[in-house]
Amino acid sequence: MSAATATPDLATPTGILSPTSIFYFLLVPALVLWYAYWKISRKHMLELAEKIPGPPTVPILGNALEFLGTSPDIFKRVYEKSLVYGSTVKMWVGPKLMIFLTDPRDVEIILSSHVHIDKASEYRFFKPWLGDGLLISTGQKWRAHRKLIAPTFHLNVLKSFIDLFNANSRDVVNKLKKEVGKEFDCHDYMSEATVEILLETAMGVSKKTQDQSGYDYAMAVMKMCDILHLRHTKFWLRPDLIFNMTSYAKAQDKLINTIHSLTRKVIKRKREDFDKGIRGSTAEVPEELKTKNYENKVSSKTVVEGLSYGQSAGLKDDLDVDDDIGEKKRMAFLDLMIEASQNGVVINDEEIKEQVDTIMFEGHDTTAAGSSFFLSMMGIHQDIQDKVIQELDEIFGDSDRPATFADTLEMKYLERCLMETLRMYPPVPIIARQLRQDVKLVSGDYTLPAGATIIIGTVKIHRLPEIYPNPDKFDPDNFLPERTANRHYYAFIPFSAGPRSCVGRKYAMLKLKILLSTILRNYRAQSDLLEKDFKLQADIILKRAEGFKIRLEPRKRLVKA
Ligand code: HEM
Repeated sequence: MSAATATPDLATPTGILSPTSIFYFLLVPALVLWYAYWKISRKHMLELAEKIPGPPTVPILGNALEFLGTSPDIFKRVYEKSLVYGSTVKMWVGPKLMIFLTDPRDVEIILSSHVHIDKASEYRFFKPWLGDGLLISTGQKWRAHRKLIAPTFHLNVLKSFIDLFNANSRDVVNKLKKEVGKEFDCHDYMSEATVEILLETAMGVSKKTQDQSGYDYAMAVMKMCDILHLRHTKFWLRPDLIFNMTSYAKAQDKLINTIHSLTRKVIKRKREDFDKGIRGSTAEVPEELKTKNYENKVSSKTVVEGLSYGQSAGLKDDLDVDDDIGEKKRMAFLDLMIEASQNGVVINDEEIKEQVDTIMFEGHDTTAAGSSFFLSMMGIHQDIQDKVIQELDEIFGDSDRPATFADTLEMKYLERCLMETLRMYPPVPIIARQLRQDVKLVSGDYTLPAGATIIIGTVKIHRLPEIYPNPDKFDPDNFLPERTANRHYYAFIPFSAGPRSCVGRKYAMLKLKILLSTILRNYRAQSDLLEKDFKLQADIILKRAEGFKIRLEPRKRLVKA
């Protein structure tokens, strides 16, 4: 019996099925089969998920309603929920299984692995902006590019940036003069400064040759993060089909245009320099800020101890190799990218742009947040700021000389304050991975199923009372050597850890030490708001929703403009 006789209504007058009829005729069984396959393929995941604790769900939506409201509300609600259910918590957003991990032993299993390196599907929202750059890519492409890029943030390269870190920090001090005595948002200044520092160091182009200000770029990035955050939390904005019909999509296109126009110009400028045989940064440093005039020799064999540039044994990564090979010539990031692209085999032009976009974003917004939280902490904890200032006075007296690398090694208390800031307010509050294989946890009798999205809650791990007694108190002594010695390595992971750790970790620490010490050599920070007034907002990067309001008072004579 033919299909046409069985269902005469589907047949044309000639008795032959029309293409539309065949489509609908096949669609229903295809959907039924797909649904059956989907159910069976998820059976294993559902069984394993069933055993993991989590808040009650509603049909179809799961826990999606928890993600309604403003960003600070969502942050507070999800954070509080996570306190109720222990160190392994599951949540369903529709059919999507998310598992939050906060036991450092479990976190180690995921982050130290060379297998679980795939980023969660949410990172795809970054694609129109960052393409397949280091933050998002995976597999062979990520491995090859990581191998290429990691050495460009080697300590020997970073030491060559010190004069530029100093010159740019001096510029910030001068710009801040107009804010003295007033309450203002220091994040604006930190964003602009961190963009300009990146341009002049890793990218090697003078900020003066850019017709677009670092501030415009930073503001575009901030608004872009707002849109990405909306897509993460508002589940109806996730499908491209729906998102593209909203006004957010148009706003996103405009912002990406602003962002990409800066990165395109930077690459063009660098290529022109490269063709002229110019290597290294073209940014200029005033003679009085050149550290060669002051450097109290730190030999290339000096053991770089402390938390800034080294890592505790259990966290060693590809950034920790060969730090003692002072003679080996290494190139800065964009110089190396351009050179490596000459034959187009290792990296092509489009890939360079993706990596430049990635480094520009990861390298500025994180440190802008970190430095703004640090200044807020100094403003609130005057007694702690006194100790930082005392240390700086012991190192520099009342000289205006630039900070040398050796000086940064002496800034031990400032370093502890910085670490404590990154503990309480980690700029990257969560890390998300997509599991391809089941993973057995050590903290309890749970197995994470393949296909689940794993969320590592740095912001919560850093406040576990069993690891940090009195976790909500800003206490730089948490980073005294005797306290860190017995702590699980994965209990402090502001820069993530393992093979996908932050490639700019040492860059960030060196830059922050020079930037923040220069500011505190000139100003004292004050804050009328206390930590209990902070409205934390985790839109990709952790921020204060109300802005980073502080006041500055001159400490001593200001440096000459
Ligand atoms: C305080 C400052 C910083 C913090 C707290 C921070 C934190 C992090 C974290 C947590 C990750 C892992 C993200 C994830 O897996 O989703 C990461 C990755 C990354 N960071 Fe940073 N970062 C900082 C500064 C920088 C700087 C200055 C640069 C570059 C100049 C940079 C470049 C990168 C890159 C390229 C990745 C991706 C690495 C990979 O997947 O192989 N970061 N960062």
